[in-house]
Amino acid sequence: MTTTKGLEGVVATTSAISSINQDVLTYRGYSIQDLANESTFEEVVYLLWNGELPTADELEVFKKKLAENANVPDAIFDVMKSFPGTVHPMAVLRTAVSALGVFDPDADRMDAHSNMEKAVRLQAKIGTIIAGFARIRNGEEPIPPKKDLGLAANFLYMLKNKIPTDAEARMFDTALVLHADHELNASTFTARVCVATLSDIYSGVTSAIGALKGPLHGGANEQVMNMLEKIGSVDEVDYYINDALANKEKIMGFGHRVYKTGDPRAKIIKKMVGELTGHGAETKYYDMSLRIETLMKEKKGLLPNTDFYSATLYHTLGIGNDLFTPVFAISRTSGWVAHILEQYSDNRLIRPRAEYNGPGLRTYIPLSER
Ligand SMILES: CC(=O)SCCNC(=O)CCNC(=O)[C@H](O)C(C)(C)COP(=O)(O)OP(=O)(O)OC[C@H]1O[C@@H](n2cnc3c(N)ncnc32)[C@H](O)[C@@H]1OP(=O)(O)O
Ligand SMILES: O=C([O-])CC(=O)C(=O)O
Repeated sequence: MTTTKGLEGVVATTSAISSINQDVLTYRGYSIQDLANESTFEEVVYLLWNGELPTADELEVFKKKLAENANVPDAIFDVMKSFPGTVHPMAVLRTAVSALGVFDPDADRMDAHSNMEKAVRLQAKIGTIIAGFARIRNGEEPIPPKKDLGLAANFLYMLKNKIPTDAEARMFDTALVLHADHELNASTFTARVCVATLSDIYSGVTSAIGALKGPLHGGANEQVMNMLEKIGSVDEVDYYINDALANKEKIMGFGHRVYKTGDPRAKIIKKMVGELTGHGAETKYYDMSLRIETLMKEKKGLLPNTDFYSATLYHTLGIGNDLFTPVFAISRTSGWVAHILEQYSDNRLIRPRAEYNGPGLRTYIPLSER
């Protein structure tokens, strides 16, 4: 048996959902750049789940369905109210999505129609859950979603109790488009492994949220902002980065298992943040990010991944640091679900082997003799 640490380079499945080829990312064959420029998150979700872009009528019906399903049962908010206010929102989201499964009488119905209905319910509710918890922990009541707002604008509205400007909503929507799917990343693989046992969608997404939470994956965006705040100013960047690298620390938001010439999403988000700061937004974190990028390239040959500039983008949109990874989950739920549905459509249990490197066969010693 041969093993590859971290399964690097191992091709574990076929998939028709997204592809990374020579550092170009596509969803169902459409380039991420075109989708970011032209489409909306709802269009992308439809595309990922159905394989084709929607017609105008199909999109209208889909958006209406999402809007009708965006309310979260009070029972879920009641559970959240019992949590310590200090708990991480990703832990809350993981628990809330699991609880949604508990309250869904169709949770274990496995036919394609029921699965698609559950997918819509989940995607519609996930932003409401996160925004709701952000208010609950401040002692406020969750704000119900508005039927006439899309998923991106609704999230910002429910979070801040203020309808976002068109520019804010569009920028956030683009961030959701960019994070929707990413081939066989760790959380998506987790979701596929889970449902390949023929477990349900809620279990698949709950496990995926657990995997996204870690700082080597989706959790990096929050750590990037924490780092920028800790560094404090452009003048302190060189000292901080040199010191961290000398101590063999990882700089969050850099490096990628697959991209070698740069993450195309990072380039798009960097441009968005640059434009924002050019329009009067605080420039400090963007300037610090530019300097960190230069240093990381010089010292380690490492380039920013999608989490690096997303941090400044979300900060500029007024989203709290510990909500960055949950925001990633709003978007990635669409990809997880697409992969779960694809897994069901041609399933086989995922069960690799481990090369054993523990002790050889040993004689059992009774407890009384140890
Ligand atoms: C949405 C996403 O999930 S994007 C990724 C988000 N995660 C991060 O930003 C966390 C920081 N980055 C990392 O930890 C890694 O680059 C990963 C996890 C993204 C990719 O990991 P791998 O492909 O397994 O690379 P690995 O961790 O083995 O690193 C290879 C080498 O580069 C170094 N390296 C990789 N990333 C970094 C980094 N961000 N800062 C400093 N050094 C790094 C490692 O220390 C290692 O060096 P060594 O060979 O001298 O020991
Ligand atoms: O693909 C990966 O390993 C991580 C990543 O960038 C993502 O999930 O968006």
